[in-house]
Amino acid sequence: MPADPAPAGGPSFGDRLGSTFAASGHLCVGIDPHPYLLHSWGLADSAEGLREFGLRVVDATAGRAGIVKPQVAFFERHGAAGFGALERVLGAARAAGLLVIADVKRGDLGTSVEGYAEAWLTPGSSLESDAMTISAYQGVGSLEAPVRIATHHGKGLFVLGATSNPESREVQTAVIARGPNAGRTVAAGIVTEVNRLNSAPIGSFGVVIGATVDLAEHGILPSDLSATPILAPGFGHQGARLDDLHRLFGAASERVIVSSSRAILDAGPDGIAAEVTAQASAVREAYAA
Ligand SMILES: O=c1ccn([C@@H]2O[C@H](COP(=O)(O)O)[C@@H](O)[C@H]2O)c(=O)[nH]1
Repeated sequence: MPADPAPAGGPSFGDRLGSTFAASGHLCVGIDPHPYLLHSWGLADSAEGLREFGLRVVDATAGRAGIVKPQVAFFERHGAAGFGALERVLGAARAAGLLVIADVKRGDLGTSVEGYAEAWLTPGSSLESDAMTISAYQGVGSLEAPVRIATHHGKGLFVLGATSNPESREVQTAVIARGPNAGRTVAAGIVTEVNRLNSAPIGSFGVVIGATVDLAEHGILPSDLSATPILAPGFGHQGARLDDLHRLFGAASERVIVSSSRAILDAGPDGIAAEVTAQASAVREAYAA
């Protein structure tokens, strides 16, 4: 599955991500409007509440960090009205110059997953984002259309590799029986195939590897991640610590997106801007160490 590294008339997602790292650091603020957070922020659990919550997180992030990751599930709870709220949040985030990763975790066979990629990655779509999370459970080859669409539009994908939730281990450390990655774990097989799509220093096709994950336990080698951006949720609420960044990811730390949601959002509407500033600076210190 070759990936054309040169999108029509603009920088690739990998280039834009590299520029964001340089200008604004590696922190990604999750936009996860859990019902308990809407309540504690004094907002209704409604489409209006979601919109207000998302717009406030965008305001608090702009100028303090460079990346946001809306969790689509919480918007989807409210059906079409929730998607309307999400559209407003996505538009505001992109207008504010933030890189937007839609955490939507889609996946299907080729022709169907193509529709998902068109929805989230086509310029002018109401759901347009800079990148989306996607699942390769139907094979990395099933992602050919999303790879083509992302490349064409200068967008990115983050393929689930080794996720942060402990119950994923059984499936993701299972050993592949056949094909070029026979004998490797499912996670390592996915990660190595995604890495093949990328070229140094940083490609447009990322993987999701939780910051709670032991790469060795998953059989993932440093060479499997030589040019791949890594979306790493699990910092903060799920227990991963910034102090462990380099131990966890080694040389690949340079391409890690440090993602945190509840640990920032718990600061509430009056405290979130200060919390984003504090977290962004803690992430910068971790990189300087
Ligand atoms: O492996 C994964 C993949 C995605 N997530 C998502 O990231 C955030 C984490 O939220 P926290 O509040 O910082 O724990 C959430 O949207 C998850 O669905 C993940 O945690 N792990």
